[in-house]
Amino acid sequence: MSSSSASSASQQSSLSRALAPYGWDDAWAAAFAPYAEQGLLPGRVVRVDRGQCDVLTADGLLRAETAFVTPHDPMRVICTGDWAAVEPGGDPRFVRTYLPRRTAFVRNTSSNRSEGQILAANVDHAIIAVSLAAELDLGRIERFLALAWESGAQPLVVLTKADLVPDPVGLSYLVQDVETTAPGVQVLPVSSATGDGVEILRAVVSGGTSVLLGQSGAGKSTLANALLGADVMEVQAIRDVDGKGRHTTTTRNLLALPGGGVLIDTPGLRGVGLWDAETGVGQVFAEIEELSQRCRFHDCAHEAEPGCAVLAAVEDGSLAVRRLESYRKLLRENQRIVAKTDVRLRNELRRDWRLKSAEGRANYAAKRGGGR
Ligand SMILES: Nc1nc2c(ncn2[C@@H]2O[C@H](COP(=O)(O)OP(=O)(O)OP(=O)(O)O)[C@@H](O)[C@H]2O)c(=O)[nH]1
Ligand SMILES: [Zn+2]
Repeated sequence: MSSSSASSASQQSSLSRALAPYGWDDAWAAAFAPYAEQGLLPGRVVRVDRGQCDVLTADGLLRAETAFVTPHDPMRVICTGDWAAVEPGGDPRFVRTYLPRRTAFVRNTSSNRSEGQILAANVDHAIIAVSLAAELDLGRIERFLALAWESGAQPLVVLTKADLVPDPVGLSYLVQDVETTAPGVQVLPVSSATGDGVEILRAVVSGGTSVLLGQSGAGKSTLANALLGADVMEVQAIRDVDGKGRHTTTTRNLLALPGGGVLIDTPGLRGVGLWDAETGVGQVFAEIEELSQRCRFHDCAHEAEPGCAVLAAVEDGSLAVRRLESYRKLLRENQRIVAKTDVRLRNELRRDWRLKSAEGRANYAAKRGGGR
């Protein structure tokens, strides 16, 4: 009895040693206990393809079928970063289930959250890479922040290519601008070229799982390689496992960092820059955006403003009301997502709402012929 509990204790500790670099901790172990009793192996999902996934277990990398963990609800489909319970053997072997997620990155493919697409699970830090090579787009940073906060991860803004802003005063202003846009978020200038700031970032990400978000060209790959201490990203992608030139690439979307911590980099997250709802809305409703250039007020909401070119177009029949309504709906939806998380914008909206209701009261009073 004592020998079996001793052996299970030593099993536990060797399991922890093997999986700790991938984020395994006491809480995961506790959550996994009932599955361990069933003889299932814990492992972290490093990649998911159609019908199968690669799971990193104490026994190494295993390939397993995902039929049991791909329900109709796309939000509940197993994804990179999940802690899976894998069958110890079998051909094929199956993932039986995965542990409840602490956080989840989701792409909102529509207003309906259940239609979202799950991109990564159990992420602690969302690193938003913003290049200093171009002018700061605070609106874009806000949208990435919204996405990050919504996931449950702690966002962190990394201003990349800091070497391109050699003037320290200028740099501190840029940092301040972003800090004002991102309350509660650390803003860190970093240069992968000179290594400035990389150590600070390494320390931040050493305690948990991180993802890199940001526009194409923001410097994510370069930063990932700086953190990994090698061109692992490239190396991973081109490695030919069986040496037979069959291009059996084994890209892991989840990697342990040498300084501690885990980095998740999936193609889906890469493309999350497309989650640029406002720009997207603008593109989809290009004709309305064009009309709005001719509104009397540059911040015209096309609700009841005098000199509104959009309402005029509806009036003369050249713009369908339906089109305007759906444009409004999408803009509101986008605002709601951002406002949920962005204190500054939330306050602005609130102020706006107060003004509107004050206006409404004034109009009402005027109609009734009242003086106030
Ligand atoms: N000056 C300077 N250039 C950098 C730095 N980091 C990255 N770059 C350059 O910026 C360009 C884009 O870098 P990537 O790392 O490929 O950007 P990415 O965000 O991974 O881009 P995608 O893969 O398209 O998402 C490359 O030409 C890099 O050499 C930096 O610290 N300083
Ligand atoms: Zn207007």
